[in-house]
Amino acid sequence: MNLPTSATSLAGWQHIYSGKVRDLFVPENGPDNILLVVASNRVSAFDHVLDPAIPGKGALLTALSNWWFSRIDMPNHLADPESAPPVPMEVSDRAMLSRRLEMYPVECVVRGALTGSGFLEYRETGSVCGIELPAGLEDGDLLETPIYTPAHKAPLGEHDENISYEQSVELVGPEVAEALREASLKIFTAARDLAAERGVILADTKFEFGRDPETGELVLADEVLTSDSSRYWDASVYFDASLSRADRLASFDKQIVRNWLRSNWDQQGVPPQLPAEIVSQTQDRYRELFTRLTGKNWG
Ligand SMILES: Nc1ncnc(-c2cnn(Cc3cccc(F)c3)c2)c1Cl
Repeated sequence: MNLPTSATSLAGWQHIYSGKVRDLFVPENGPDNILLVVASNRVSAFDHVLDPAIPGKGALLTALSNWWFSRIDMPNHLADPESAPPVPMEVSDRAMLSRRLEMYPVECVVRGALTGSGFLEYRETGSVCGIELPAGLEDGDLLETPIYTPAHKAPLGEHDENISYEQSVELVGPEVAEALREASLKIFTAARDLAAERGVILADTKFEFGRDPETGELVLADEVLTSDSSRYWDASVYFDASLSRADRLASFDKQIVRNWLRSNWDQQGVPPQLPAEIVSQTQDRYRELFTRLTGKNWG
């Protein structure tokens, strides 16, 4: 993926990896146990990175991750700024200074609602990742209890592959597999309940964990409970029976972009540029989600 040079050059840091909307850097001159996760302002929808970027998105998602990290009672990968080179000003509000972990190759997905790849698998097999579900569920239905549906990380740009819990045991061993499931379900349930108090449905999320080589402990890593790693719905929209199913399952942050693309793009080739009004409305949605969840005003 050719990123604009500005996205991958940072004084004192070496770019090592690009995701669709985030980049990873390591200190140019050590220490080698530090990693910088920089969230871009890019938005991905329909498996395309859209143009233009949404100003402030990276900062809002980084602030949301940091807020959740502060409320989750579990070791996390955030590093002490004293232990690392300074974070360059141009990315400081959208960069996460992290301790480098030995990442587990399991995408720890928890679902409180059945949708996306989980619903597709359910429609084919009546189960998700080997977990049998009641018959007759529709896309977007809330589940009695959240389910842990791990996935195996796919190459960049591909969709992760859903795996069974037993397959996760083969990947990381029984003790770690059990610890990943327990931690994922516990964090999800607490986050879902907090979001619900704010009128927001946390439909599902994807956690990533690693092992801290210095302490051996299980550490919550990467971004956490952002609207890129999770599906958030507005509860008042979700429970509005007058709306179509598609409108009820509108993604809190990306639906404005998706609706505009559906009316202005035939989904062939590269999507058209987003108009300024769509960019502005999307900025508002990111701010609104942050404020609704954290109770803090943005800026
Ligand atoms: N603390 C850590 N230690 C070691 N590795 C990672 C790590 C590796 N990959 N990812 C996800 C990712 C993919 C693409 C771009 C990104 F910025 C981030 C996170 C972390 Cl967070």
